[in-house]
Amino acid sequence: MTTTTTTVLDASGVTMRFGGLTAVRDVDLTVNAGEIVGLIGPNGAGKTTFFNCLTGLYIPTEGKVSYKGTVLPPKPHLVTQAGIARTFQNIRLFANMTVLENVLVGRHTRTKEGLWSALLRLPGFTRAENASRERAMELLEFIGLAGKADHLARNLPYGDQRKLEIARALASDPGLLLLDEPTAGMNPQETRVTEELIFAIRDQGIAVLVIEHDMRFIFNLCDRVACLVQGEKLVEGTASEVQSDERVIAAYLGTPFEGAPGAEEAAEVEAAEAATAATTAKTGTPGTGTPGTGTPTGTDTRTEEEEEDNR
Ligand SMILES: Nc1ncnc2c1ncn2[C@@H]1O[C@H](COP(=O)(O)OP(=O)(O)OP(=O)(O)O)[C@@H](O)[C@H]1O
Repeated sequence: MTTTTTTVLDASGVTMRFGGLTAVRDVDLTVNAGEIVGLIGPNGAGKTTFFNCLTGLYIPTEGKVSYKGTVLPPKPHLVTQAGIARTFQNIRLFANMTVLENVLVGRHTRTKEGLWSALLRLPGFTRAENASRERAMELLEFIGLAGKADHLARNLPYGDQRKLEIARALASDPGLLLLDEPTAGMNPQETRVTEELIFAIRDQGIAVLVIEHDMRFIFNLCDRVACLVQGEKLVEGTASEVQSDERVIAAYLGTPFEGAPGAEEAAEVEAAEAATAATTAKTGTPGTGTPGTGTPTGTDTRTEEEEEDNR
């Protein structure tokens, strides 16, 4: 049996420069039908800038972005109309509108009725409005917010606001959904719910490209993962290939270069850990660390910044 792969998104040679800063450099990325693809990388790696290039918010300095074989016009509303929807890193809901109204806003690219039709409430407009409401309620049902359709968005708990953003994005009937840090600020339970939701979205035939810092979430979820570092695609592969790639580990944890502040101490800690491991192997009891290093065995030597990156 032969299986054919349909490429939904094809970004090739995408470069984005801001003055002297190259935020994204010559990045190629494809997303195929039925796939969930992850985009990871340390803070400032260029992930959001790349998303902005895909969705017409930025016009890439170089490169080309195609959706289902057609080059996309660099205008956000035309990209949405073509079939790509997105959410943002920071929640962007209409706080004083209801949950249902927020989803209806996301629906507008799929309604053709014009201003006069709306003002005069012509039959075509009423029909379109009813169909939109029906679709919006279906989406709220799917996302688990139907019972809160008339709540104001600002009164929703944080996890529900994130879900609502996704429902609003889905309202444009996309073929590809781009999610920018969908679990940021979520507790583990909310993160699991989001994971299930993304699987369900994929099962509805929508391809997904997701940026996230939570590695467990990404590696559980994605068929393929690409890692950006300083604007360049460093590695791309399956979850297990990427998570064991030394370059990715180094990009996240950082490798001290010779002579760097703290490099000497790090080497001493490494030696102490190796000595402890050797003692444990011989005697079966852990060692007590190397005297004179001032670093007890097992002390976490990561800086706060590195810990933040890991999260
Ligand atoms: N509009 C802009 N003008 C100038 N520089 C920008 C602009 N947008 C982003 N940058 C710079 O481009 C680089 C990449 O930023 P970007 O936000 O894309 O990274 P990121 O990988 O999404 O980071 P994070 O994980 O922290 O969200 C950073 O150095 C950032 O300061």
